[in-house]
Amino acid sequence: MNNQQAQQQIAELKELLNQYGHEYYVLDAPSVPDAEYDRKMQELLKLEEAFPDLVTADSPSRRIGGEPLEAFQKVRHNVPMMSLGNAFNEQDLRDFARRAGQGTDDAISFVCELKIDGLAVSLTYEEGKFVRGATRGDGTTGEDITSNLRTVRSIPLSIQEESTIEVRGEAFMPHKSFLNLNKQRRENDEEPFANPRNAAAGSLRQLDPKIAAKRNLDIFLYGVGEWQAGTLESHSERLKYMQRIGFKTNPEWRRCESIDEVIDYIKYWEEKRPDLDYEIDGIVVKVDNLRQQEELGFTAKNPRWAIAYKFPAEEVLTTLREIELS
Ligand SMILES: NC(=O)c1c(N)nc(OC2CCCC2)nc1O[C@@H]1CCC[C@@H]1O
Repeated sequence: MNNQQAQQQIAELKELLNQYGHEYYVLDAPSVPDAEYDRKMQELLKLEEAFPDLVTADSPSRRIGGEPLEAFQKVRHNVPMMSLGNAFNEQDLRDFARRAGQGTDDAISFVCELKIDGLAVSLTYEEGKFVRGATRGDGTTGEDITSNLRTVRSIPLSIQEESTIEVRGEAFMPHKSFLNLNKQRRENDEEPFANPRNAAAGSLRQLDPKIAAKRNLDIFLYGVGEWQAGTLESHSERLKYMQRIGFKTNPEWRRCESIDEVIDYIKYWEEKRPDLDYEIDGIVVKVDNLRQQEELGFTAKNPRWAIAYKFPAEEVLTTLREIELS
């Protein structure tokens, strides 16, 4: 086979394997058995070995992780990654909604999202390719962990959006992966991780991406940073757009027309939280309309248009602990 034919074959295999990966890791709806995926991956690995100059950064074969880094580079967030103010009870939520409605006669709608308890990260795409991933850090300066984030199977290495965009989300470790990892660490006399959040943060701050690649990390995207794509009216539209171009968004987000609906949503998930196979520590409530968000702006460190309702202490963790020790 000559270079030209190899290039054609590699391009077809990349396309196919990225599609299979999207179905399995993002949509949770594989269209082929794992054996078919593995067979195609072996074909790609063999071709890339025979034609190394045809390997590209967005090849699905790169998911196993590249060479270890000496250190993490610093990354400056041109759009700061804010933190959230907290609400602990119904009155706090009603106060938040009242403040949000103060400056306008328009009705305020909200979007509620599960507050994923992981590591906040930013992903930048240029001309449809994943080019940089960073931790939140102090909100202005984070660490470049691109090589580790490339190994997170639910992070697309390429998307159907040509303009430069930056999306933000929470990388996390599902409960199953957390329990298995701690079982392995105990068997190897290593210190187990205290909780899935520490396990996710610890995995993504490894200098060797091959370690991160084995940690079965996942991600839900929930916001944007730099955004040169078309303007959208609302946060809910933006979540739908992000999903359409290939990002994994949490399926449980809901648009709520009133704070009463928000409170119902929170009560529902306070109850249903143990059924989730990942850790959440609350519910994030956001004003849906982007113009209203703009008008509300920020305090020194938090947006006035969003708040985190925190669940009471971690009874779920004790359950995890019980499972571990059982
Ligand atoms: N952890 C989450 O699931 C989550 C979310 N679903 N939505 C937001 O929106 C915020 C981000 C800045 C302004 C609104 N933040 C989240 O987590 C934040 C990131 C940094 C501190 C909190 O963990």
